[in-house]
Amino acid sequence: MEQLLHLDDITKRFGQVTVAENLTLSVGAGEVLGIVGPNGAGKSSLFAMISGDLRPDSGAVWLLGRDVTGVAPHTRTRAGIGRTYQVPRPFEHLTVFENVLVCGYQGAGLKGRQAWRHTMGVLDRTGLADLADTPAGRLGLLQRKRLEMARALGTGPRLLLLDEVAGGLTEPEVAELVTVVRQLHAEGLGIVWIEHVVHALVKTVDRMVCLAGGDVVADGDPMAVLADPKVRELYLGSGPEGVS
Ligand SMILES: Nc1ncnc2c1ncn2[C@@H]1O[C@H](COP(=O)(O)OP(=O)(O)OP(=O)(O)O)[C@@H](O)[C@H]1O
Repeated sequence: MEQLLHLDDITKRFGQVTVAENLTLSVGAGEVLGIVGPNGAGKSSLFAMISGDLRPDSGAVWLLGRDVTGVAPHTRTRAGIGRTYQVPRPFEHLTVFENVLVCGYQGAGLKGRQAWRHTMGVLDRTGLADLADTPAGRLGLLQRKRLEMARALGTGPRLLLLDEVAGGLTEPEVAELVTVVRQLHAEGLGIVWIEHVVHALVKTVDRMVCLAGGDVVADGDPMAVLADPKVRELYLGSGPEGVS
């Protein structure tokens, strides 16, 4: 399998807090990796180091065989990394269509008719086509989460980073989201998905990693990771979300 992302011996500290310590992790092209870990384990910080919002103290970030450790976030976006944030912050006064179009222009480098077509395609894939003309500020939570994904997809990524996109949604909404992510997987996109809603991950990912104390505690088949005694210990014996 072609390697999409490789984190090589990453260390990052905020004073006394260690968010990554000699952490090494790879994601193959077309692979869907789920990341779990207790609050404060460093999951979002890891995304920030992949997307370029945060620079590791040491170690390297490789994307498609290129060392992007010192590369600015917008350049990484152009190189193929698209990410969502836990709290969606769309352009509230722009429509759903315009929000994604901006990403097509700025992230994917598209222009004119091509950008327009690309945007319509992304809205179709994320179930937002009917809301294309709605101002983002009028969307409910599920739609905002979908728009967050659509904006990341708008940049034309090879690797999509999803940060807790299922948080705060109802069960039927989570199921709809899982369908969207599975479809993206079927299209061959590489995905890393941080999620506390573990049953959504289990239905979707090929592989799961549990992070704690800045390092990988378990890595492999999702059910095997959830059953791992080290992982269960982190969740006071019950496993994440009480999965047994
Ligand atoms: N810019 C920063 N400056 C100082 N400390 C930070 C900074 N960013 C994160 N931290 C600290 O690093 C630790 C890891 O935070 P991070 O958000 O990466 O964890 P997480 O695993 O994503 O948590 P959660 O599951 O709650 O979202 C936390 O203790 C947090 O307070």
